Amino acid sequence: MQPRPELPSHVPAVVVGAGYAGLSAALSLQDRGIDVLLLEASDRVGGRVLSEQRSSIVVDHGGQWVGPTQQRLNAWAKRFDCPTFPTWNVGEHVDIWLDGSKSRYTGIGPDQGAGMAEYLEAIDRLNDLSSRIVLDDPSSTPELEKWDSETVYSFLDRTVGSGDARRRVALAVQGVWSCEPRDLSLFHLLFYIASAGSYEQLMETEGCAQERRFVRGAQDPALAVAAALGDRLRLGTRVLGIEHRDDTAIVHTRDGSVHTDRVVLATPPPATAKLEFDPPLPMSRDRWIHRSPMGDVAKVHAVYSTPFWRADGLSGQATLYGQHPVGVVFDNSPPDAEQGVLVAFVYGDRLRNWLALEPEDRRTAVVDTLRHVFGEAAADVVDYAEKVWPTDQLTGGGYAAVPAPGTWFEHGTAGWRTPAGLIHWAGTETATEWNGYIDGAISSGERAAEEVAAALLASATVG
Ligand SMILES: Cc1cc2nc3c(=O)[nH]c(=O)nc-3n(C[C@H](O)[C@H](O)[C@H](O)COP(=O)(O)OP(=O)(O)OC[C@H]3O[C@@H](n4cnc5c(N)ncnc54)[C@H](O)[C@@H]3O)c2cc1C
Repeated sequence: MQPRPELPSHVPAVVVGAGYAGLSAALSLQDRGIDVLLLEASDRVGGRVLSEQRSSIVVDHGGQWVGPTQQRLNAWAKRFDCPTFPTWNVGEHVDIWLDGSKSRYTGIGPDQGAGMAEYLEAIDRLNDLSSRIVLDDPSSTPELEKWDSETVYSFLDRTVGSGDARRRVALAVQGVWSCEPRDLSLFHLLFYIASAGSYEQLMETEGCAQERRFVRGAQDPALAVAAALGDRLRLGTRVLGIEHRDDTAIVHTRDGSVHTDRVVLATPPPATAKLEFDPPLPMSRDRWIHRSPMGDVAKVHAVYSTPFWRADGLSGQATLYGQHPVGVVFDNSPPDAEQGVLVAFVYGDRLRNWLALEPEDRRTAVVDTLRHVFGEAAADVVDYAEKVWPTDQLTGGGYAAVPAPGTWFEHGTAGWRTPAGLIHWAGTETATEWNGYIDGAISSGERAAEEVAAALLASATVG
């Protein structure tokens, strides 16, 4: 094994965490001519985005889609020449209802589906309320206390008469936030909708968040940025803690320490909570971090020799109500459709139940569900892969952190992303636009880099 090069004794800026946020912060600083060191605990970049080459196909175990309004990720795709292709969205989707009945539909949901009319009314209401969120400064939203004191569960119970319509919103909550409506503050849901532009932007494919995928996997732009950073990126370098004084910070790692003028922490809240800070973080930031658990999601890929469902006029997309382990399925086949790939999402309560099974039974449960939706051909799986994000030690889950009810109201003003002395905050959880998404991670890194550049300039001017 090659000995790892020693850490420099001093760099003007240190960024911690080489997910899309940390990569973005480091790249922005480098683009501004600021010497930066990016420290990443694992042996790869990308964090919650992980693309794996399996025989002839690439499997995206984490973040994968890019939508047309996600300007930063699209800009990276262009800058680093990372081709994308449209998500397969042709044919009819399948809706499996509570009683096991199956309907095929196009558009947002089955026209005659149970509770559809009230579901659409509820969505209008949520879109309407979300327009009142003050995006740049969410804590100044006039209804903050009221909305952050209520869970999405109690809001739906109070405002949506039809149980079937409530079930449809609940499935959307599980699909987009990877948690249950009882875990989610109404305020955070509305903030997230506002941050994406609309409920439809979060939910839909064409023109929306699920529109396109990366030909070489969604880690492609991250790998390109890593190459651009060269030796300014250190993999396998886990940060343990940060000493931060008035004019200098010391970042302690397993391989030694580095002095710096500014730190950008681009780690997810549960990973940040594991670091030791001396002095401790301000109370609001500390509480925000500790009250922001990650969502619970697993992504399961079933690979077939062909996308057989297309011959039956099906898109490969399905939504499942009731006791199935899987909530949503998409066609994740490669652009040339040389093989067929279905990706199944397991989240919230479903994930907890499914994880209690032995690995072989977990696979059987998913494949049986796919057979129920797409027919017997779904049993002929040629490859199978699952990634359970809550057991990932360095990210702690996904898609993103979900601040508990009351957290925005009690700690949002100072705790969301206000720098703590020399420490600046990045990570998708600190983004104004596309919070929770890759695009939000990139913009958060750009904002943190801007803060650092301004601070370094100010201290140089004073000095
Ligand atoms: C299953 C799943 C599906 C998703 N689907 C989509 C999608 O289709 N489209 C989309 O836009 N988004 C999607 N997301 C969300 C998206 O992946 C995330 O929002 C984004 O990748 C977060 O980036 P980040 O840089 O903020 O954090 P992360 O990617 O979590 O990066 C944090 C980094 O910090 C490192 N780290 C942690 N602790 C330390 C330490 N002590 N020292 C050094 N390094 C440390 C970690 O190893 C990691 O590399 C999905 C996420 C998941 C999990």
